[in-house]
Amino acid sequence: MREYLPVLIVGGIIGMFALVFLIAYLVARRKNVLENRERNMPDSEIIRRLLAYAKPYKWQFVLVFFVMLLSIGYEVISPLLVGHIEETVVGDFEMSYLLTVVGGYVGILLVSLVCTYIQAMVLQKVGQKILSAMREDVFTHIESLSHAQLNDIPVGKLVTRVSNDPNAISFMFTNIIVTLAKNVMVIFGVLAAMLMLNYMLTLMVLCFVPFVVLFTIIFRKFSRSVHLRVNDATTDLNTYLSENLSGIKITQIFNQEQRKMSDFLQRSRTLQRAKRSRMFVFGIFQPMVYMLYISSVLCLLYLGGKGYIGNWTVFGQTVSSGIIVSFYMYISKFFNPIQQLAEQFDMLQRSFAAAEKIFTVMDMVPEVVDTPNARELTDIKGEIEFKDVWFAYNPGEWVLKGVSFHISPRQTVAFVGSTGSGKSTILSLICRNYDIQKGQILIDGVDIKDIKIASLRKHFGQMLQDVFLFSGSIRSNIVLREEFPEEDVKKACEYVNADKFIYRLDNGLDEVVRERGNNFSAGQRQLLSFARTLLHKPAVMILDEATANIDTETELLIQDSLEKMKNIGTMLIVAHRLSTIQHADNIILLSHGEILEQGTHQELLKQKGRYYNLYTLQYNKEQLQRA
Ligand SMILES: Nc1ncnc2c1ncn2[C@@H]1O[C@H](COP(=O)(O)OP(=O)(O)OP(=O)(O)O)[C@@H](O)[C@H]1O
Repeated sequence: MREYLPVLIVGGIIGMFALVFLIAYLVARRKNVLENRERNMPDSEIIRRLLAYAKPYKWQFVLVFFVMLLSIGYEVISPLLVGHIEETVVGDFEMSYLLTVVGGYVGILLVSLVCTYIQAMVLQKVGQKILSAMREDVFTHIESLSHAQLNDIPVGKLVTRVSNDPNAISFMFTNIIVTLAKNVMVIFGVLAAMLMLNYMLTLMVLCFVPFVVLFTIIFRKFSRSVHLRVNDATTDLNTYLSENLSGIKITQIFNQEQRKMSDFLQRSRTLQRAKRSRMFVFGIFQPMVYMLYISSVLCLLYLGGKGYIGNWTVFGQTVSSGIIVSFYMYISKFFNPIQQLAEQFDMLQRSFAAAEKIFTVMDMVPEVVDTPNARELTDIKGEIEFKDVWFAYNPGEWVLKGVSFHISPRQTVAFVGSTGSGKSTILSLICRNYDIQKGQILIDGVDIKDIKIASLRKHFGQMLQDVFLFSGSIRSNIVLREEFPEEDVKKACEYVNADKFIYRLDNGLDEVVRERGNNFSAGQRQLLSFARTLLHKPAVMILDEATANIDTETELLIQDSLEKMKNIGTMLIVAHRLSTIQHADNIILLSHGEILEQGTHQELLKQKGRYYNLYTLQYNKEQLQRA
C-alpha cells in the first residue's frame, strides 16, 4: 500500500485540477469571455514583416542571444550549488569547500547580473530604433493616402496606429521574444539538471506539466479574445475622445454635455467590461498555475522528506537533503517560466494584433500616386485648363459634370455659386487631392496625372477658410520647414498687413502659437496664412472663402493685399461675398456641378442672368444692413 501512496497522491491532485479547470472553463464560457474573433493576416506574414524591421540589428540580437545563454547558466547551476552548500553545512562541514562553493555561486550570480544588464541595454536601444522606424513608416504612409482614404479613417484610429501600436511591437522586440526564448531554454536546462539529480522526483514534477500546458493553450485562446476586445474598446474610446475634444466648444454652445457624457460613459463602460473580462481570465489562470506549483512542492516535501528521514526510496531511488533543496528551487525555476510562457504568448498575441493593425494601414494602397512616367515640374507659368471634367466622391453621384474652362497665367479667376455647387471641389482637384473620373486637367498644357504630385503641389499656395496653424511660433508657421531670411519674413507680413497685429504682441514673430492656433482670432489666422503663402511665392494661389472670417476693417486690408498678390501669379478665389471678387479677370458661376455663366463682373451683370440676381440680392442686403 505504501508503495502506491505517491501514485495516489499525484493522481488525486491531477483529478482535483481537472475538476477545477472544467468549472473555470464553463464559467468563462457563460460569461462570454471567449469571443470568436480571429485575425485576418496569417501569423507567418506578420512574423515575416516584423523580421524585416529587426534585420538591420541582427548582430545585436546575436549578442543578446549569447549573453542570454550565460544568464541561463545561472538559472540551471545555482540550485545545484545551493544543494551542495546545504549538504556541506549539515553534513561533513569543511570551511574551504563551503567557501569555494559559495564563491562559485557569487561568481555566476555576478556574471548573470552583468549579462542581464547588457541584454537590457542592447535591447532597449534596438527597440527604440525599431519603434521610430515603424512610426516613421506608418506616418509617412498615412501622409501618402488620398483625401478620400483619410476621410474614411477616424483621426483617433490613426493616432492609435502611430502612437500605441508601435509601442506594443517595440515591447515585443525588447522584452517578449527574448524572455520567451530564455524561458524555453531555462525549462529544458532545468529539466536536464533535475533528471540528472533524481529522475523519479523529476517524473513526479512532470505529472503536473500536462496541466500547465493545457491551461496555457486554453488561456491563450481566452486571452487573445479578451485582448482584441480591450484593443477595440480602447481605439473606440480614443476615436470618440479625439473627435469630441476637438469639437468640445460646439458641445458647450449647444448644451450637449449630458448627451456627450452618456455616449462617453457607454464607451468607457465597454472598455471597463473588456478589461474586467481580461482580469477574470488572468484571475483564473494565475492562481491555478500557482496551485499546481504549491501542490508539486508539497508532493516533493512529502515524498522527498519521507524518503530522506526514513531512508525510504522514491520509486527505488534514494533522496538526500541537498537534492530536496535543489529540487525545491528547481520546481519554482521550472514552473515560473511555464507560467510566464502563457503570459508571453498572450503579449505576443497583443503585439501581433497591433502589428496586424499597423500593416493593414500600411497595405492601404494610396489612391493618388505618381504614374511611372510622371515628371518633375520645376517652373510653371500658371496656366490651368479643365477639359470636360467629371468627378464624383462616391461612385455615380456626380459632383462635377463636364466642367471646362481655361485660365491664363497670372489671371485672377473667381468661382461663385450656391452651397454645394462644387467650387471647393474644383480647387481640390487642381492640387490632385482626388483623381477625376473623366476628362483632363492641364497645368501649362501638361496633364496633372503626368506630373509628380510633390512637384505639382509645390507650385500651389492654399489659403483656406479654416486656417490650420501648428503648435510652435508665428515664425515657424509662416516659414514652415524652409529657411527664409528674416527680412523676407518681415516683408511678407507687412505685405499682407499682418505686421499690424504681430508687432503688437510681446514676442512679435516668436509669439507662441498654441494647438491649432487657438490663441489667435480667425482673421489673424487668415492673415498669417496669407503671409505664409506669399513667402513661398507659389505660381498659383488658392483662396477658398478666405475672406469670410474677416471684419470690414480687416477686409479692406486684405483686399489691399490681395490686389498686390495678384501680381505674383495665377489666383483662384472662391467667395460667397461677390463684392470681394468684382475685379477678377473671370468669374465662373457654378450650379449643381455645371458652369452656368462666366465672364467679368460687368459682362455678367449685362447678361442679367443668375449672377446678376445673386449680385443685386447681396447688394440690396448690404444696403439694408448699412441703413
Ligand atoms: N469628401 C467628400 N465626400 C463626399 N462628398 C463630398 C465631399 N466633399 C464635398 N462633397 C459633396 O460635393 C458637393 C460639392 O461640394 P463643395 O465643397 O465642392 O461645394 P462648394 O460649392 O464649395 O460649397 P460651399 O460653398 O458650401 O463651400 C456637395 O454636395 C458635397 O456634399
